[in-house]
Amino acid sequence: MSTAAIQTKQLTKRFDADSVLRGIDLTIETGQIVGLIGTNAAGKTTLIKCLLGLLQATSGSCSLLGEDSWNLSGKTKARIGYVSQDFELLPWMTVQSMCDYTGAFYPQWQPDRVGHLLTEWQLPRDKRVGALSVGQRQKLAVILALGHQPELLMLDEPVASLDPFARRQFLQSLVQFTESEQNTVLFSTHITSDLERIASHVAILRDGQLAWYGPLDTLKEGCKRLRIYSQKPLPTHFVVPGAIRYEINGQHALVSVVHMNDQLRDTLAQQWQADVQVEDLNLEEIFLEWTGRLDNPADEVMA
Ligand SMILES: Nc1ncnc2c1ncn2[C@@H]1O[C@H](COP(=O)(O)OP(=O)(O)OP(=O)(O)O)[C@@H](O)[C@H]1O
Repeated sequence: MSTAAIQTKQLTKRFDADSVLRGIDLTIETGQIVGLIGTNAAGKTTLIKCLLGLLQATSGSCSLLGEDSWNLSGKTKARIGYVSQDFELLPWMTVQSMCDYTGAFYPQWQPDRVGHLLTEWQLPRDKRVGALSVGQRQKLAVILALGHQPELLMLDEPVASLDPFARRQFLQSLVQFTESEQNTVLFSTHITSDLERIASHVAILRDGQLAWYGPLDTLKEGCKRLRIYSQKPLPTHFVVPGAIRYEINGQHALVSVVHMNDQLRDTLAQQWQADVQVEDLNLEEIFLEWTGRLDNPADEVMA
């Protein structure tokens, strides 16, 4: 039987009158690597903080590893690793003493693994944390989150300051982390190429709602852009099932859809006496289609 590592039901979070999360239903099974994407202020950090019990949901529920997020026990917290966007480290400590200090809180701390990562990621052990570069501090925060062998890693834009080489190393460490099928990762990022490299699943947040959640492969196989060349003028608005963006201009239209299939292409070709060309999209393009201008509002679409 599969177990949900993360679950939300109708999760809603408001800050005063501002509805940031609006009824999110999300179930992430153990063993998945989930990339969370969305435009700035879409609610990614708020979602992660509600999941960790750092913010209280306004309504609905959320749980991690089977426990209610707002009442996580110490035992469950010890099974979670977290790197926040504004992680705080102790600047006067050296890298090594920061690791030792953090490790003292966890009986299952792995000094050898931490030491190995410090070497691999070229972090100078004797340097004071306050003297590290932003990218070096980010690396250290990730190592500290991995050191106690968590089962669930929650990372809020963990690679924002890493150079391409360090990002590769970091992604590799996430892949190694999930070699054990008991481990799960949720990470938010704006770097869709990273996500494409390692994520098993993608969650797209748009305006505080879950616009998509499902396997990355399903998203890429189903999400296509249709280029429609009609023999007659097209109406300024028409509805295509599963469309996420329309651009209609005279006899020509671009329509991006989530669940492409031959039947849809044939129907459109017949309906508009049109030549319909199907274009593949990479994840960045899918993201832009999804979060870009909508001439026609699309329904939420789930895998
Ligand atoms: N403590 C707070 N009080 C009031 N509003 C808040 C608070 N925290 C977040 N918000 C608002 O919630 C919205 C979502 O913010 P959040 O940080 O979750 O977005 P995000 O998707 O992580 O954005 P980014 O990609 O820019 O990091 C924003 O409009 C933000 O101003």
